[in-house]
Amino acid sequence: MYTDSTHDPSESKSIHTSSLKAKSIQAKTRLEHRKNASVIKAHNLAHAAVERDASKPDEAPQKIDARQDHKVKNTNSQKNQVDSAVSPYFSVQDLIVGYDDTIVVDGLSLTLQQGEIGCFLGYSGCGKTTALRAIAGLEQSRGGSIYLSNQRLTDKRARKSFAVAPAKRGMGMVFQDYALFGHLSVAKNIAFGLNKWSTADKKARVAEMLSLVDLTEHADKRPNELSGGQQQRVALARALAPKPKLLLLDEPFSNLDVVLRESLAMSVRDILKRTNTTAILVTHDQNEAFAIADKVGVMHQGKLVQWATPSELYHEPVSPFVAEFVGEGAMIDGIIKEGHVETALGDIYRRMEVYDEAGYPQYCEYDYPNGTPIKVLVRPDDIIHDDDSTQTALVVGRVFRGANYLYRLQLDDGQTVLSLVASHHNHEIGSHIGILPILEHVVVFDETDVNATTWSEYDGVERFADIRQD
Ligand SMILES: Nc1ncnc2c1ncn2[C@@H]1O[C@H](COP(=O)(O)OP(=O)(O)OP(=O)(O)O)[C@@H](O)[C@H]1O
Repeated sequence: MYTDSTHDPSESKSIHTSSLKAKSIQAKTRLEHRKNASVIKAHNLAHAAVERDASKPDEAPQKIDARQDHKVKNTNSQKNQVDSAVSPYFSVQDLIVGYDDTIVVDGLSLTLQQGEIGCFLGYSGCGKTTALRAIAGLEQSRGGSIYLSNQRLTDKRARKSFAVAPAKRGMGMVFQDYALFGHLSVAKNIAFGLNKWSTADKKARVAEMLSLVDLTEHADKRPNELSGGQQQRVALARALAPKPKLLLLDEPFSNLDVVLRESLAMSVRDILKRTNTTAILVTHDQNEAFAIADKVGVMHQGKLVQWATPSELYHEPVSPFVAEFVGEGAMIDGIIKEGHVETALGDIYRRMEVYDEAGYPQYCEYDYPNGTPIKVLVRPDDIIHDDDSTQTALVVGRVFRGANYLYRLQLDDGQTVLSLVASHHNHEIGSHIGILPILEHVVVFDETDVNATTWSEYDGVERFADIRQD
């Protein structure tokens, strides 16, 4: 697979530009393209254990097992000192977690800087919650290491395996079912993890948290007197009150209706950013993931397939699976002809992140032999509606999305693509519209890597029916 941004700039010296078939090309138009009780009790116990530790943020970090030999200790000590300047705030390396004979999380690695929000996104059963619970220490890992704020939390690679207890990890958790104490007021729920704080400090912190989540006037109410969104904000305030080093959120919005989910997602991001909280969210909803997270990890069958910003996931998916899972689009056929890809939308040249003196991008050949079948990922924002274009497509479906229509367009050879068009451009099904494909940043895949069944489903009946709802 090729994508421009994955190109190492250092490669530029080795690019023999004079031999390139594709030349420096100025784009026709430089359009901006990137454009309940026992259940609750169980939850609460885990929650309380995790939170209590966080209420002692100044406690000395858990020491590495003293029985480990001196040499290893010294090495690690020196390493931590050296690494503290450059190592990420939170890192997971090669994490393996399983139940009985089954590996559920397989070699998960990721990093987060302080204040960054990460997210595990994936289909049900792919291992998201298990990964989160292993990070919290609620599931034992079988391999790998976890570091948080220069403290080693678990390391199964060490001579003697090592794991910090959940209550000592300095983490807070927010659950899908809120897990609030029904017999306690909102204020007392928030104060729950602050039992080591002085009365005055606790009072001030609870007031601060109530204000942060905009629930000051509900301080004396019981949870069952609040809406679902308000209860989740109490849960968030309770988790944040002890100043956790890392906040873990497991499907926190899934009990809420769609409208509330979106607004709460935005407000949660705002709260986490204002408090510079490092967090990891688990969700199967990509809109939620994109609304909240700085880094999103797409998980598939226990593996983290790609860990990247939302934009990178959308525009530079590393595999057809990610391309399909994240965002809408279509895969169209192409064929390699002398270094470029010929498609029904036009020829695609492999663009490098290298520019000539005049600032024009440089292009080179794709590494496939002539005649290689290729699949090209075309996103709705790659097809611009342009009344002046000589290239046209047949409108075969559309769906109104307020500001935009999502049009389904059939090309001359029968293949279909999607296009996002401002909704004042109201074109009937059956009409032809001018299109301007912007193919500068498209991602191409070797056809053999693309699961045709998956893509035909993705671009097929279900979505087509959606689009036909006018
Ligand atoms: N306690 C357990 N014992 C045995 N197997 C488990 C246990 N918990 C989860 N699993 C299995 O591990 C796999 C991953 O589960 P996990 O809950 O991590 O997935 P998930 O991606 O969070 O799914 P969902 O989105 O549905 O919550 C699933 O096949 C699940 O059946």
